[in-house]
Amino acid sequence: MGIIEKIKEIEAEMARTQKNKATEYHLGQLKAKIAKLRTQLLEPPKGSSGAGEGFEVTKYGHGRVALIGFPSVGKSTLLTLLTGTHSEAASYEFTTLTCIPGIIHYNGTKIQLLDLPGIIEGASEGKGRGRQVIAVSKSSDIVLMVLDASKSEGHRQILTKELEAVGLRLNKRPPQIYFKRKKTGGISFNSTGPLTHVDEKLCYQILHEYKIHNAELLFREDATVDDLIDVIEGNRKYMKCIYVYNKIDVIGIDDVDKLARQPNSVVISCNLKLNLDRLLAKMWEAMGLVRVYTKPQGQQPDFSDPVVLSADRGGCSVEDFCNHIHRSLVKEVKYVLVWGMSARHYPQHCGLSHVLQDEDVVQIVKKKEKEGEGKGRFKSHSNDPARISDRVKKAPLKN
Ligand SMILES: Nc1nc2c(ncn2[C@@H]2O[C@H](COP(=O)(O)OP(=O)(O)OP(=O)(O)O)[C@@H](O)[C@H]2O)c(=O)[nH]1
Ligand SMILES: [K+]
Ligand SMILES: [Mg+2]
Repeated sequence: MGIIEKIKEIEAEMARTQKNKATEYHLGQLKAKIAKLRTQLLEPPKGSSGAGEGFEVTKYGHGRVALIGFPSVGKSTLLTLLTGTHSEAASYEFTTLTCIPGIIHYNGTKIQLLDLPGIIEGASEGKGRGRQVIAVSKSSDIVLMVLDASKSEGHRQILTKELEAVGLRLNKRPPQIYFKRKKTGGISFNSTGPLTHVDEKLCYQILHEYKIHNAELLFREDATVDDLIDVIEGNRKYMKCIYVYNKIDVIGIDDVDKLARQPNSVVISCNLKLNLDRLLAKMWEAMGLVRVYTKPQGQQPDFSDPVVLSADRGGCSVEDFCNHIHRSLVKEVKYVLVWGMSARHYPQHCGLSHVLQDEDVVQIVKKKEKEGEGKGRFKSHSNDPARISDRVKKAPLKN
């Protein structure tokens, strides 16, 4: 029996099983069995890259956004509108057969937008080009789930299920469960508060299913079995997703209003070029990019060419900023001067651990430059980087 058949069989068994206290342990075990099979399903066949032919697109720019959706919802029309790169659009399904990249220029940054073939129910099990499409979406920073506003709301649930089946978690944060495998000592089970979804026995059974007999497990929130399985599997990808309802030109204003009020949603019309600005603004916000302008000593900052950082990819500290410019720069830095949202006063002296915010201006003061630059400008105690970072840590945060 193939993996997919095995999954189907267990799903059928779960559907047959009544949900109650007595079956809780058994259902938990079945969930873990499915999770293990799905992970097997994700392992690329030996000798392949996993992404699939025609889908390998080189990463470009400061971030990557994937367009995911059913066929003919308007993904290609949207790519063409936002990037100027032409992607064939037509009224028949599966017009797009490969991955087509375009670039959005926004707020001085470049964001790679990927048009993809439509996916359908069963995509996670390989229907259509589902596996390749999902592999590409996993490689992106956020997902735009494009939906046809005139079609069933069920499409959003179906797609979410397909993406969840391959380990993507949309608009969720990782469960607050500490889990560490050990060599010996059995299983230590703890929680910081009451647990209403799982108990010790259930967790033991799940761990047993994974043949884990020595581990430390600490629940820091009232998590579920699914959360525990996610933590044990350890291969989940937590991503922001914006639900983009296209074709609002063909539905009534009341329905538009309802869709627009849902969380993480934007309503647009490609045909009428309606609300595309709002979509871009939402996308920008979800990406959480941090632009940092470098200011050479005695000169104006270079506003045309920011260093672009991201908390999700690499971090936003002064150290990350330095590493972006040059790998060996960190060793030469004495401290930096910061202007902008992250600074309490202008300029603020900051150490490597200081976290920068969007549109901050940074001037690097190198160790060997200290004589010329610092002379007479700062009181002697302010010049000591250890003391500076100490004061930053202790200081109360101001708006
Ligand atoms: N009414 C209306 N039609 C639209 C809108 N945007 C796109 N369409 C039409 O929807 C059809 C499908 O558009 P595509 O861009 O090819 O859709 P797709 O999602 O890329 O489709 P596949 O590549 O086949 O998955 C085309 O006939 C478009 O003209 C819109 O805002 N309103
Ligand atoms: K189409
Ligand atoms: Mg298309």
